[in-house]
Amino acid sequence: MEPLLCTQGLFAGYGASPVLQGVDVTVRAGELWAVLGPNGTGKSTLLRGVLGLLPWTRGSARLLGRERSEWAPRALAQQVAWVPQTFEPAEGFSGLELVLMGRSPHLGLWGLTSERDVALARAVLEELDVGYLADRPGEALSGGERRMLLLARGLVQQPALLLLDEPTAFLDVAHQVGALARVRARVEVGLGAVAVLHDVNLAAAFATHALLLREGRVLAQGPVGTVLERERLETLYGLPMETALAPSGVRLFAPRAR
Ligand SMILES: Nc1ncnc2c1ncn2[C@@H]1O[C@H](COP(=O)(O)OP(=O)(O)OP(=O)(O)O)[C@@H](O)[C@H]1O
Repeated sequence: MEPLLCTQGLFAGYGASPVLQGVDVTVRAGELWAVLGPNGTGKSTLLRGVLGLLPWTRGSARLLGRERSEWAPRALAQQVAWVPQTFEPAEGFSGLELVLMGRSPHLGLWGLTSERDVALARAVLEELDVGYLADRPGEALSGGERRMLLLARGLVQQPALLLLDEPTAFLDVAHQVGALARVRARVEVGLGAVAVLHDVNLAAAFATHALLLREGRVLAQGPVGTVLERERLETLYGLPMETALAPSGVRLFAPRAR
């Protein structure tokens, strides 16, 4: 089967010099990739470059077998969902309406949502344990609540590939785990996903693969069990780390207190 995402020699940036400096990565159905790396290293730029949202990109970014530039926006949005860090203005919309925006690429000529769309949006909100946000005005949402609605919007889009930019930021630990568990459950049944994360332990627990980005270049990539390794993380973040094996078999990482 064609990969959902395949970049080759991807350079991307905003100004004179590129942020991404030749990234090669291939994401397939049934894989959840964690993108890890220091602040400003190009993690969000990678997602935005793949989607063609930057002033410039060079190299190849193929989505579901077709070069990004060959996709019409609506057709692409039926296959690929992007969960950014913030909503465009949420004000003036209810939580349910914000989530229903994810159905836009699938709606007919008049852009009207059906009962099925509404039922789907409510079901995703319930699944994420935030059903109570359906009637909440956009201007009355906390940072974490906005994040949960952004994720819900991405899930109701029912994409083949889900790109998540720091989906767990602002979430309490229960919602962090809940959000990634819901994404992983979909990955188990064929979704492909890429999630920018800052929490190595969440990556170890939920991702199938990891891409370590440092200064716009790939430091390492592959299955989490082999890529997430103490010395490599020390190089990635430039600080000493400790590691231990939890009784569950998951490897845990923590920065060493100096
Ligand atoms: N709109 C922009 N215009 C110019 N430079 C930008 C823009 N957005 C990001 N950058 C720069 O590009 C570099 C990479 O940014 P990016 O947001 O991809 O980093 P990141 O790895 O996602 O960081 P963080 O972990 O802090 O979110 C940074 O140096 C940043 O300052």
